[in-house]
Amino acid sequence: MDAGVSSIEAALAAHAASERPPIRTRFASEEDRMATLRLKLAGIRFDWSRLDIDTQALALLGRLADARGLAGARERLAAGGLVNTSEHRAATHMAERGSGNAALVAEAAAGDAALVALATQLRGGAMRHVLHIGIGGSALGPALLLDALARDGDGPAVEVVSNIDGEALSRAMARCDPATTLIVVVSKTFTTAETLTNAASAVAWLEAAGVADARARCVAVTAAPDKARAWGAGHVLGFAETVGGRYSLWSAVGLPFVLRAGPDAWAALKAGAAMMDAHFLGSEWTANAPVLAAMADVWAARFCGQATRGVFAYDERLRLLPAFLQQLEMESNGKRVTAEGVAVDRPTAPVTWGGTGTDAQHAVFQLLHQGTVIGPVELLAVRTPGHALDPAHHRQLLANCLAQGAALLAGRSMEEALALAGGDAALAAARTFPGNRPSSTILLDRLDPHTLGALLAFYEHRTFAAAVLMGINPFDQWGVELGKELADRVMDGTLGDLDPSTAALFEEALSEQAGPD
Ligand SMILES: O=P(O)(O)OC[C@H]1O[C@](O)(CO)[C@@H](O)[C@@H]1O
Repeated sequence: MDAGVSSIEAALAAHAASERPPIRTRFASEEDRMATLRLKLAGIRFDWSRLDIDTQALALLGRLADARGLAGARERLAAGGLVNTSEHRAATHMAERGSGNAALVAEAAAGDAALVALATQLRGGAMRHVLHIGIGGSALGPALLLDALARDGDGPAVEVVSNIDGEALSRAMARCDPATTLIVVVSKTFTTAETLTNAASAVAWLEAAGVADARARCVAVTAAPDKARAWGAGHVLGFAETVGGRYSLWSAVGLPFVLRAGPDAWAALKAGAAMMDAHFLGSEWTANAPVLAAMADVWAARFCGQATRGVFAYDERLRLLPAFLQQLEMESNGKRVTAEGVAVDRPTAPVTWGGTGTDAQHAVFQLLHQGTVIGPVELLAVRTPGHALDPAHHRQLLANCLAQGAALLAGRSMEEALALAGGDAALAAARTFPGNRPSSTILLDRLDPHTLGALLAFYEHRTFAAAVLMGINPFDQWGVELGKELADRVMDGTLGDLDPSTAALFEEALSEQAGPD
């Protein structure tokens, strides 16, 4: 490792281990804290001031960004240079929304024109339902877009099916009429077992309902068009091999969203993302939202040893965001070797988890306030509601969002708890809150395609910047391979020297003799 990097990392580790004043007191002791740790852009307010980060850590992280070559990495990403070293390729999701390398942008725009033309034609046709079949990045992004922005769309209703469990497809098919259902098979590789199995069953369902040449009714979205054609898809929309699965919602993978919400919403989504791209590419570290967030993430996980990151959306429309972020962050940065293949000597990505507020307050927030696992909590809210019910709903929702961050920070002292507990020391101990627990807040002016596009691009760049700060490659995912290989072996019963537990479970669950006792 570069000597500069290791000495900066050592300084960060020493600072993290030092006695640091409580977060709350830093509002007074750090004159510029509010100005430094709050930003507003693209209709989004970011507030990192309640995080356990200070000016000294930020200065060191800025030096780390320089020593790790973040500026060059950022340029390489935008230019379509080599950023995915283990797979020897670029990562061109930014081109899909018109940012970066002009030749790549032109190529992506041609693909987008084909997508919009097909979507426009289909929106005017007879199909009333869409079965979107895909998994991982071929499902999570589109599902989030549809749920957040297009529940009342004027196009066909979309069911997103990902799980190999036939229960998922059966339930979705039960909500569709085969006579008016379009199947969209989304798979970058067009080899994913879950997707191909689900697609075959969906085709069989159309055939059973009397649809002649059912595959001709299917649209395939893929970076492997030859495979999709060989499968028999009636329409094939392609996208570049260099668009990673979890970064692919901007490509033709977004088709079902365009079908449901229309081309204008799609264009606005991309414009919002492009605005965030320009901000990421053009801003100094100290005013760069994705970079500041990445610095805070790396500080918490890598130097303060905080192994979790909670994300709570105080908006029902964003309920699928934590699942989307789990893939984006953990599949990208859950790595144990550097981009050069050397074992890392400090933690990489924390466990991303989360849910919706206020539900989560009544389920998991106990641990956040009084448990022994401490990690940053990100609270998201939208200033304007998406419903027309009594404004009291939204006021309570926002108040809860703000109050949780305040409670995590303030805590409740033993003295206060003793007074509340009438002097009962044991009860007072149970009612004491240590406080000083870190949280950040992201407040959207409104939830529309433009703002969500900017927010999702923010998360992508944040993940990328964190990877660069840690010296890892965020664009591969070799960790998913072994399980897939072994699943094939277990399917075939060729267990070989697998462990005795697997062998016993195979006999009980999958062998010919297996069945209810
Ligand atoms: O789009 P595909 O090729 O079917 O892959 C689906 C998902 O599977 C993964 O490769 C992991 O198994 C993800 O990275 C990807 O988003």
